[in-house]
Amino acid sequence: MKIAVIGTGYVGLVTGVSLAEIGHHVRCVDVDVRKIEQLRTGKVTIWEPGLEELMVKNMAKGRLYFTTDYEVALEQAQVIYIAVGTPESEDGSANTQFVEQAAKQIATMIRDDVVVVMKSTVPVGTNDRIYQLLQENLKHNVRVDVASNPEFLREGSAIEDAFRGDRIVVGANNLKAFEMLEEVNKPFGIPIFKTDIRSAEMIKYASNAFLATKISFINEIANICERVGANVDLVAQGMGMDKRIGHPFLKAGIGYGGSCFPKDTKALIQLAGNVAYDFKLLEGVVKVNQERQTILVERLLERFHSIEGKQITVLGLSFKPNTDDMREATSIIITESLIQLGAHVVCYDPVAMDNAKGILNTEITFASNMIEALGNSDAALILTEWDEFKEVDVQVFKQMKSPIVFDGRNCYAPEVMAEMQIEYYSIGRPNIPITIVK
Ligand SMILES: NC(=O)c1ccc[n+]([C@@H]2O[C@H](COP(=O)([O-])OP(=O)(O)OC[C@H]3O[C@@H](n4cnc5c(N)ncnc54)[C@H](O)[C@@H]3O)[C@@H](O)[C@H]2O)c1
Ligand SMILES: O=c1ccn([C@@H]2O[C@H](COP(=O)(O)OP(=O)(O)O[C@H]3O[C@H](CO)[C@@H](O)[C@H](O)[C@H]3O)[C@@H](O)[C@H]2O)c(=O)[nH]1
Repeated sequence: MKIAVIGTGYVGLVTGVSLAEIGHHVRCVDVDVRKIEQLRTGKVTIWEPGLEELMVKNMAKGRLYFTTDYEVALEQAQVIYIAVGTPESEDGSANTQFVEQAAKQIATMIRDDVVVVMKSTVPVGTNDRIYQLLQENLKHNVRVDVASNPEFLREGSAIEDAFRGDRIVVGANNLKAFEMLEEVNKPFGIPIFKTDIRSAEMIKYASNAFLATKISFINEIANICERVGANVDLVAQGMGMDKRIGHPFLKAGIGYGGSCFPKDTKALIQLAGNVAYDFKLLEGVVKVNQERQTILVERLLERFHSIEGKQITVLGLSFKPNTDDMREATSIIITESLIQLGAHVVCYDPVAMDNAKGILNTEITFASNMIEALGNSDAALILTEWDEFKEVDVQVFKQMKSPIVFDGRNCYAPEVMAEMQIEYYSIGRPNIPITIVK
């Protein structure tokens, strides 16, 4: 089938590549000229395991093409995916202006019947509005259907998720749209859940809000564990064995970040508010997460009283491992507080440093590896659970000026750290009762 994808960010690029991989002819369009130029050279613009290989393979087979020209992208397309950003507005609601711009472009250019598929995360009711917008701006006498097809990929495992996702949600209001999307998605072999458009839009927000709720819940449990002497990792393990609860998303830490949970939880609260509903539970989830982001700095201050003039190492900058995405990464808030408190901050991340350099405070020093980052530091903070950190011989911390580690992601066993004489503070687990520096 001939498919156009509008937007080549995380979702658009992965969508385009995976649709080409299952045999479709895909043309991707973006307004960002530099991005398209880079993609055309066979280099991906995001760090995502397995993506570049598949992209290059499908470009070589002539099934995947990148352009900044809408006319070229939409020519003869039978299905058009919209995968542009829907960033947070000042009031917390989702900003749908890019989606609307894309819809107007489509309406003025298409010359054949087409199904427009919304991949972007949009508030309930947006697809109905987009349908109206398309009808109002059509220049030719063609039939346009609209379908909601929210995306559930996780950064860092996007390719795996595209080919082995749990479900594909399709919201539509006519048979043609359902049939077209069944045909497009059939080769994935993933169950398709068919529903109405508004329910499909809501499934996306409700799913993200529920996962965020699990995280804030376990983070609250972690706080109590610390006070009663329990171990949150063991608690989560025991809870997760109950299939009704499940293991995923019960990892306590320094809160959720990224381009989705923070913005989508707030957008759902706003959406509820628009229909005079106060979503108290989700407001609590967001509040818990905000408080979470500063706990390592608070613990650092409890331990040192003042960190002025101290050298603090920050390990991990991206909002989660296996991505270079810095959007809403907790590292932004933490490094800024450390600088404000007068510390000298040395950072290291296996892949996100290039992105981080444009975002974090310019007073920060970037080290080229973990050893360099730790040398001469008074304390280390672990913000992202990269394998490189989890698998390291913890002896590496002994070369610090004082081996004191504040682990926001529970990367190490407290017993091992105790054995190595490393002062160790983690999340929701007993602290190691040794004090290296008085
Ligand atoms: N990032 C994720 O993991 C993820 C997962 C599921 C859903 N989503 C949702 O998918 C949507 C896209 O997210 P993303 O992370 O891929 O965003 P992104 O910011 O990485 O990419 C958006 C792209 O759209 C392009 N663009 C903007 N306006 C355009 C226009 N009028 N025409 C053509 N291109 C245009 C931008 O230049 C950019 O390259 C959002 O609604 C997001 O909430 C994201
Ligand atoms: O048990 C957990 C799981 C995650 N996190 C944090 O939560 C954030 C988000 O992680 P994750 O959900 O793995 O990554 P995303 O790429 O943001 O993916 C989420 O957001 C996407 C955009 O909407 C959805 O498509 C995905 O289904 C949804 O998982 C990160 O900061 C993680 O560190 C935790 O603290 N504890």
